[in-house]
Amino acid sequence: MSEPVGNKVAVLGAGSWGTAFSIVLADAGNEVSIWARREEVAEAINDGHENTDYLPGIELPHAIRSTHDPEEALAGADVVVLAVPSQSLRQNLPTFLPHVQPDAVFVSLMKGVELGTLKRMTEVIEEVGDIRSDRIAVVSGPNLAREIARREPAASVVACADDDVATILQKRMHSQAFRPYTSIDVLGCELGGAYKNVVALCVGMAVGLGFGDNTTASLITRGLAETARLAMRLGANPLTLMGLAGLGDLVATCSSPLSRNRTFGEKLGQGMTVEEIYASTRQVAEGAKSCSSLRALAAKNGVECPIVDSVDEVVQGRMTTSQMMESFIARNPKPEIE
Ligand SMILES: NC(=O)c1ccc[n+]([C@@H]2O[C@H](COP(=O)([O-])OP(=O)(O)OC[C@H]3O[C@@H](n4cnc5c(N)ncnc54)[C@H](O)[C@@H]3O)[C@@H](O)[C@H]2O)c1
Ligand SMILES: O=P(O)(O)OC[C@H](O)CO
Repeated sequence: MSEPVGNKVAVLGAGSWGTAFSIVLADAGNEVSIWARREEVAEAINDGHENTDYLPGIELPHAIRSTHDPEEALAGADVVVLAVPSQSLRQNLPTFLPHVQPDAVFVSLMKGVELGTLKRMTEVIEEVGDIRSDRIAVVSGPNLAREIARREPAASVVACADDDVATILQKRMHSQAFRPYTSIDVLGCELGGAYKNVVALCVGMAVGLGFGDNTTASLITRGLAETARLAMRLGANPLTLMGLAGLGDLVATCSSPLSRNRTFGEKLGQGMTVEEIYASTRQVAEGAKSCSSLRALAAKNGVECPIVDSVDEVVQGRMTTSQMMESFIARNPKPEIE
């Protein structure tokens, strides 16, 4: 990526994070065009400067415009930010790709692993778009959308195989409240982001069952060990997992009532079924799908992942949340560090 000639960013997906991240981009001096799947969301953003469905009560900067037309959103944009649910990325890309500028750089905000293919989101973009990996970045960190939209200070990681591209993107998204660090460990950042959602589901289940801080801290810590085990087997830098896209995001998501994944788990712990929870919200809890893909990825690579295995069993309705907690304690004793 050469130094940008324009300053337009297209954000594809007008959910909570696509909209909150648009505020960061606008504050950092970019002109932002958000593609919204539903026309009424685009109209609310243009007419009232508010995403009434996903970020009610937050006034959006006037540098943010929205459209239902992908061609209009992408026209003139040298940075293309993808913020749709992970499992819908593959089906959405063919609608977007014909309108992307030839030299544009892609940024994935998504935190999931595709069911079936077991691919990370940057891998799906690379494959479907036939795009070189050094033009695809990921942004991941402890970034709960509503807090970012309120401009509460937070840090994150922008990772790309090409360090120069990561540095250019870092400048494009560094605002008064948002501090991005660069990295070349795309794999570590993406796995950290996808895995913490499953751990947050598990922590939520424990909270829903009425357990306290010893339980949640134990799950967070063993969840991090599990994440690092799989990520390192696949080639990630272990220090990435100790950083913002690993531990940082894990702590934020597992601790916050704003987290959709933790809330989903909490409802399971309180006795709701998966179907009842899906019917009660429009927002995505990525971990409820990625528990299956991460489980398969771990099995394929011979990595032991009891938390992901058990969360998947609960989500599939083959184990209760109480049985899951009992099974963790009953596992064969072993050293903490192997
Ligand atoms: N919300 C956060 O705090 C946050 C922070 C960091 C990363 N993320 C990640 O960002 C991604 C997007 O999450 P979000 O929080 O914006 O989700 P969301 O549930 O708030 O919004 C999802 C958006 O995608 C649209 N959508 C739903 N199904 C679709 C489909 N089949 N095709 C196209 N669009 C569809 C919805 O209309 C909505 O605009 C997820 O991978 C999530 O893990 C979210
Ligand atoms: O609301 P969640 O659980 O999707 O988590 C949001 C972000 O990923 C936190 O960094």
